[in-house]
Amino acid sequence: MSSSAIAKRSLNMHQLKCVFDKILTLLERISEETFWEGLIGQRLANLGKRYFGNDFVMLSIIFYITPILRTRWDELVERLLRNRNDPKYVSVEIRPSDNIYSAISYFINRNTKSVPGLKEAVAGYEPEEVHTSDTPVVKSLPKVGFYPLVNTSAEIEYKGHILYVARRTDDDNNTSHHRSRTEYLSISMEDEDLNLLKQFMQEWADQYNEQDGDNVTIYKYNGYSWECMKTVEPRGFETVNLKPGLKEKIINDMEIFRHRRKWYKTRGIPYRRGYLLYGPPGTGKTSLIQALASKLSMNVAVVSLLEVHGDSEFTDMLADAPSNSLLVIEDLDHYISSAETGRVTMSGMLNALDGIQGQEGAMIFMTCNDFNKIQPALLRPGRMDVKLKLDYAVREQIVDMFWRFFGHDYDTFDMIVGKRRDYLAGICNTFADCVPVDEVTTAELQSYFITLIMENSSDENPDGIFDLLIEGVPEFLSKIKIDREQAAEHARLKLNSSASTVVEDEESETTEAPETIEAPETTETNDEKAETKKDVKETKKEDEKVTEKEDEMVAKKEENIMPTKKIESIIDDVVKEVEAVKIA
Ligand SMILES: Nc1ncnc2c1ncn2[C@@H]1O[C@H](COP(=O)(O)OP(=O)(O)OP(=O)(O)O)[C@@H](O)[C@H]1O
Repeated sequence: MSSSAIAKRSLNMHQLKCVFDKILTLLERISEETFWEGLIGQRLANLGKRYFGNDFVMLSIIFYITPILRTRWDELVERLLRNRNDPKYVSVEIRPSDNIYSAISYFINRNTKSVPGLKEAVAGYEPEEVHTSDTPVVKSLPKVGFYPLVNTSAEIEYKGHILYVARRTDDDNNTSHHRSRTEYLSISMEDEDLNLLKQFMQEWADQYNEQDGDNVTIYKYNGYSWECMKTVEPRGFETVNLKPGLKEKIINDMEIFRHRRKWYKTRGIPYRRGYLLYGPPGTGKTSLIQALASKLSMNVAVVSLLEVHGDSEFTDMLADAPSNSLLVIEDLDHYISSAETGRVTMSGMLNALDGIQGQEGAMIFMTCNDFNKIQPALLRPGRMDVKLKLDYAVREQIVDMFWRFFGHDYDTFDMIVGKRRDYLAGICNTFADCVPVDEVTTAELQSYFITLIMENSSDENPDGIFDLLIEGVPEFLSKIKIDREQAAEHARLKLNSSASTVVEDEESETTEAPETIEAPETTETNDEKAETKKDVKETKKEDEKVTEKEDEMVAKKEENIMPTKKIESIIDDVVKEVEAVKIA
């Protein structure tokens, strides 16, 4: 029996005792003559005593109390009868952080047909992919689904049973139609045994999983609660092109961590691991997280710190995070740290991360563009155990990206082999020679390839695209320069407009970005030692790097965001190189 049921039962016993006590006191009171003297007056009481002697009290009770008791008795009998005929209901609550929430909410959305007294509806827009038989094109169709209103039960018929579903909130006064952070789903069914409802819910979950397969669910924190944004097909690990070795290191780290529950427990270390992914936009941070979630059969729960209103909400948000999900905290370098602004403070965030409840085995990813803006306290091992820089593309990434886009047959998607592959390898080399290393992002390369493929696929001259690929590099680089200038201008304007609300935290210091991932040792004792060593080293480093580096940092930051000056000279070099290739 649950603790709430035990508490309820002992409450009832207590109430019963109180009632019994009151009845005894009442009987004692009405057996006294003074009581009747007070009630009917001295003269009537005297008359009664004269005529009936000692029976006076008894007769008074009979005449006075009987009509009252009769009405009460009828009421009691009616109540008991009603109770006997009343149907029994079983009901369950499902919170957004429950694993099954998406499946149940999907079922409800699909099956809610009518809502009693409906005046306004909450409709969800759900894009649905449809593969038609005669064409491989995937259409995206809007699908409207109705959710029950807050605190209004909607009826759903399932296998001959009527189920009552409702969105409820812990806050009774909340009648808003919008999602609230205390919201949950409630399902009730007429039955005395929970098993049938349990079986139904299992069926809905199975249907959902069957249709969803290995898909990854993306949850997003919307400023009130976690909501399921979409489900996406698993992202293959091979579709993320990083510096050689990085992917393997991070996945090894995560797999080791997943098997170390006992190791952490026996050493009294909180069982969680923090990963920081940083680097310029479009270098694959989000893509890597999705690929990791796919590989580990997990989901992704994303929160932007700009969506969280204060420290306590941050703590609740962490505790409510959907299970079996990689938790991703975005915009780490954009967050506002003053308590007055209603945002998460640095100390609040550290407290929440240190004391993270209900998230055993949590793997928390934090992403940012500018490493230098992250407070050192956050970077300490235990909070951020692995720091991984995703940077501008090195030659291997340029080559990998080329093969990802041109290494397969367009129609069959089979890998190109044989002489054709040798030919493509030549093109790939030339292309990689033309693109400057450490200057373009993988997203920029991707966009260049896609535009070329879209605009220049021709059956008559299929290889013409490769000439354009090489010749187009200088223009590609100029375009990048313009795009980055625009992005920097946009960021500058945005920063200016929010500057008045941004207050720097006292803990803000400068830190030097580590170059490589710190992978865990494979043996347990080494792991422990390495953790302590790293901790001491990191803290020392942080203490040493003080403000004298500020100017250097600003320069570095600008260079990170917009290496346009460098690009100009590079374009010249590239033009020369392309010319040389042409001549050759
Ligand atoms: N390393 C990479 N490998 C494969 N694809 C990449 C890579 N980097 C970027 N892309 C592609 O570029 C697009 C943007 O990438 P993504 O969102 O992962 O970048 P990001 O680093 O998370 O950017 P931001 O910092 O702006 O969030 C995606 O379509 C992704 O497929």
